[in-house]
Amino acid sequence: KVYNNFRDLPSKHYDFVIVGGGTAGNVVANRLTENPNFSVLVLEAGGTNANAFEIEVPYFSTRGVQPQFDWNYSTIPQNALNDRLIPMQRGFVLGGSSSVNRMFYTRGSADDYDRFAAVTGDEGWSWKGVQKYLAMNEKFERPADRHNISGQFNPSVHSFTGINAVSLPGFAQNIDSMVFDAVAELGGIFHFNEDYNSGKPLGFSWLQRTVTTQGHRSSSATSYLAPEFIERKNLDVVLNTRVSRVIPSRSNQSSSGLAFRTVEFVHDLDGPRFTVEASKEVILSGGVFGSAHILLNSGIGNSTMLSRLGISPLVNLPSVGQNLTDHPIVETDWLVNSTQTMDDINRNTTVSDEDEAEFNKTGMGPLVDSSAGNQIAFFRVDESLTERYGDPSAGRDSPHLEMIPGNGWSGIPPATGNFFSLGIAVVSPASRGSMTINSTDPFAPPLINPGYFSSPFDIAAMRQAMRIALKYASAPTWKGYILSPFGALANITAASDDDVLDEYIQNSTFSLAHPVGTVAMSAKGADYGVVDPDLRVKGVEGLRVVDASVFPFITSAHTQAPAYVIGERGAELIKANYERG
Ligand SMILES: Cc1cc2nc3c(=O)[nH]c(=O)nc-3n(C[C@H](O)[C@H](O)[C@H](O)COP(=O)(O)OP(=O)(O)OC[C@H]3O[C@@H](n4cnc5c(N)ncnc54)[C@H](O)[C@@H]3O)c2cc1C
Repeated sequence: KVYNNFRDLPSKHYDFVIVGGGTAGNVVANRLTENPNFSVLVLEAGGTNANAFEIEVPYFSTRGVQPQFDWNYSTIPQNALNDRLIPMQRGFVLGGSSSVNRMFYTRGSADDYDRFAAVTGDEGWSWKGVQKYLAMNEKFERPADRHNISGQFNPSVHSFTGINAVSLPGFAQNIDSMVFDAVAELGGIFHFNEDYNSGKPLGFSWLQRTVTTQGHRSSSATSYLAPEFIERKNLDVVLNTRVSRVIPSRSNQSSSGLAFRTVEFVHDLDGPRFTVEASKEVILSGGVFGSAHILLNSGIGNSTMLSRLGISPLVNLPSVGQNLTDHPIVETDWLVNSTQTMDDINRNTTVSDEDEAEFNKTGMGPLVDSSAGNQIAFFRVDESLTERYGDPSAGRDSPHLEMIPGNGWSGIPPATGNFFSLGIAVVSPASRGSMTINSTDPFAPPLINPGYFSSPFDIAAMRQAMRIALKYASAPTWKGYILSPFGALANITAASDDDVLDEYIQNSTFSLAHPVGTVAMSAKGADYGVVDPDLRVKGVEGLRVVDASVFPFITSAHTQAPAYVIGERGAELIKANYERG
């Protein structure tokens, strides 16, 4: 059941306590409670004013419900290029970021997972090894408009029997055919790829999203905590529960002599602190910032830094908070000769009300998908760049760059004009950021530095992405449709100097919202990293981390599908440990 207050729980004895009912946390909750002998408590910080059962609208829709973000985390980051603050949004609601994201379903490349396996020494994280977990997660469904999808994906690489709905675009955009015509005209790196989720993502494909045939968001809350699961007698979720720390007890098994099975939390930041103990394990699934924050608050991190701050260092794991990796994205926009774009939906309430009425009546229309684009493209940079700077990608089939065509401005458009947009991102960055804390108050916001472009490869790659976008927009098919580049883009051509491109990049970079890696996995016995390949925190007992913070490298694609993989395999590893008897 879902409770609003810990005091209301009939029993306070649980085998497992999961911190964070987000993307990966709810997978673990679901899978562990398949075993009726295991009892599970989920403590979720968000969900007081909205929960995922209400937020089933696409993020960029205008159907009235706004996603909630933990704005505590949005104020800190500093761009390495200049001083702009870049919001780092995370979901702060049951379902976590899967309840607020743009629903892109991208697994990444086979190389990404093979690199996970190589650095952790665990074949279970390889592309071959994770097929099982991708299949347990995915439930491929027909798109909302029930159009013929043959040739738009490769059914042999998909699962139709999992829990989390995935579908192709359910609303045709009038630029759909032009997007692929331009690809055919240009050739070379512009080529069609039937299915970017096959492990080989390079090229232009139809976009897949975590959306149902009914046009509803499939989040980890609507799927893994659907009524048939949340009604299990051995599963309780308490909302509005902010965890501050995990508290140690003596252990003879662990190298530090410590076990962490007690969780401290509050309902009100100024209110009393409660504790609950897991008889088997505590699982941190608070996400890339939440989990690292709780570890640091608990004295698990860089001992020198923690001592300096006045927090008793208990376990010296200097990698906590390091290795933060995200995808920087830049938007490019063109004015177009059409009124059939998504712009009016995002700025004109009469239009959005009509679309909402259509959705409510038919389950169809422009509101079934989360964004104005129905395609996605991945590229590698020129070899001259990898020769000069080294290759930060996971392998030769892995992209460095992503491009997202949109039939309209991405987000809230200017008051007038109709647009075509290309979002371009560096998806195999070499740069690393970090997060840390500077207060003994466990609820003070952490300090986050995404470190964008701190490596020269990344800025060179982003320049190349801009030149690719400009070339793509100049394909013959766009003649008469694209009228002119918009805003500062008007001063730029593919032949522009690097300085000119850099200025545009500096002024328009933002986060694609994929931060990962602050609690990275490494091989057993490695002298870096925070968790072992079985996701146990190194050197202690009773504590695992299961969420996107454990990625040792960022995947070369949006991060929710890989976060689901972490959840599915994490749950299986935990179950196997206790079901062996
Ligand atoms: C705006 C946005 C758009 C995105 N778009 C896409 C996309 O289109 N496609 C894609 O693949 N990926 C996308 N992502 C990224 C993807 O959704 C995330 O990488 C993934 O969902 C992370 O899963 P997680 O389990 O690690 O963390 P989350 O799903 O964020 O879960 C963490 C949970 O822990 C809770 N929590 C945090 N701290 C505490 C605490 N102290 N105590 C208790 N609970 C706590 C949070 O409230 C949250 O519910 C997007 C993310 C955002 C924010």
